[in-house]
Amino acid sequence: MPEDTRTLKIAIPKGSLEGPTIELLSKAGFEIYVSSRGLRPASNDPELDVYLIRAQEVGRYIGQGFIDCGITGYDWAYENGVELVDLAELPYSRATARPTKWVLVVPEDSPIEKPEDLQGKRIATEGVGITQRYLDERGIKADVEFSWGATEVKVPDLVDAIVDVTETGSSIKANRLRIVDTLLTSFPHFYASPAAAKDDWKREKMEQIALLLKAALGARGKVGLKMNLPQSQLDELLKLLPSLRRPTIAQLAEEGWVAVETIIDETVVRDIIPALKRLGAEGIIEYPLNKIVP
Ligand SMILES: Nc1ncnc2c1ncn2[C@@H]1O[C@H](COP(=O)(O)OP(=O)(O)OP(=O)(O)O)[C@@H](O)[C@H]1O
Ligand SMILES: O=P(O)(O)OC[C@H]1O[C@H](OP(=O)(O)OP(=O)(O)O)[C@H](O)[C@@H]1O
Ligand SMILES: [Mg+2]
Repeated sequence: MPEDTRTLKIAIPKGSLEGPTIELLSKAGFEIYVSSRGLRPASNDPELDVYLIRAQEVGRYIGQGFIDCGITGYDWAYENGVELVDLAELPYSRATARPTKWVLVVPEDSPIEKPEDLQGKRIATEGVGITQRYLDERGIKADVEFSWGATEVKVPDLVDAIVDVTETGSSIKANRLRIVDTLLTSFPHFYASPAAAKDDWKREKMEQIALLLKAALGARGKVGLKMNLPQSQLDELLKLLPSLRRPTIAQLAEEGWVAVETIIDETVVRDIIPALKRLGAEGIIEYPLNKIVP
């Protein structure tokens, strides 16, 4: 009889990070199939038991050991204040590769210029813990109230300032707001519960996932480039190719020609391909990459 398959309970953040997280897992080799209302998605890995949980709550359930591991923002892990094992920082966001920032924000024409001006004022935020700790560290006494979202609309009529998340900055601009200070920057992390990290099978499985997630992020924005080139032009080519990654050079069966293969940033391809043509390169192939394992 086959042995029972062991499973790892893994949480994926429902909300802002859901789409980019599922895309990243797919690049890492784990397909997650989310149905319209289902919160227990299937996957192509029978060893995974997947839960869709709000980003704010992922840390709590991992910390309590009900879930073995999961992805959520550093911000919410910090807000929850629970003990988690940090397996990897994953530098992606909702719309960009920039970190999310928690910022203290006021209307453009507000008299509040520095954090100390908040003394005795009212602040609304989804991150009450993040805000309270920030004020405590500076000895500022202000009234911090929990906001369920759409926080930008509350200044200046309902509160004096807000602490909110910003990524691209477009919400701040659209609402004519001004940043006074940054409290925290945050990327998603892959976290484990201390109990799961002590289980050999789970630990190994989670480390495998962490490696593949990092490899998928490492390949982001990079492509492979391959071509044939007259050997006499090799020195010129090496000057042209970004020096970060050394190209592989192989002798072709045809005398006087070499094959060159390298990995470069996708953004430089459009400048480099015409230059390669001018050097006499032939059979130039550009191909996408799923993973780069350092
Ligand atoms: N532009 C963004 N807006 C909000 N959160 C973002 C953004 N980019 C990344 N995040 C990250 O997504 C995670 C979840 O964000 P948040 O707590 O705002 O919940 P949400 O999924 O956006 O749901 P809601 O619609 O209720 O706000 C956080 O860790 C946050 O840092
Ligand atoms: O800097 P930006 O790229 O504009 O992103 C910031 C916006 O995204 C978040 O809102 P969300 O969509 O999560 O809705 P919410 O306000 O209800 O939390 C956040 O609260 C800001 O409103
Ligand atoms: Mg949000």
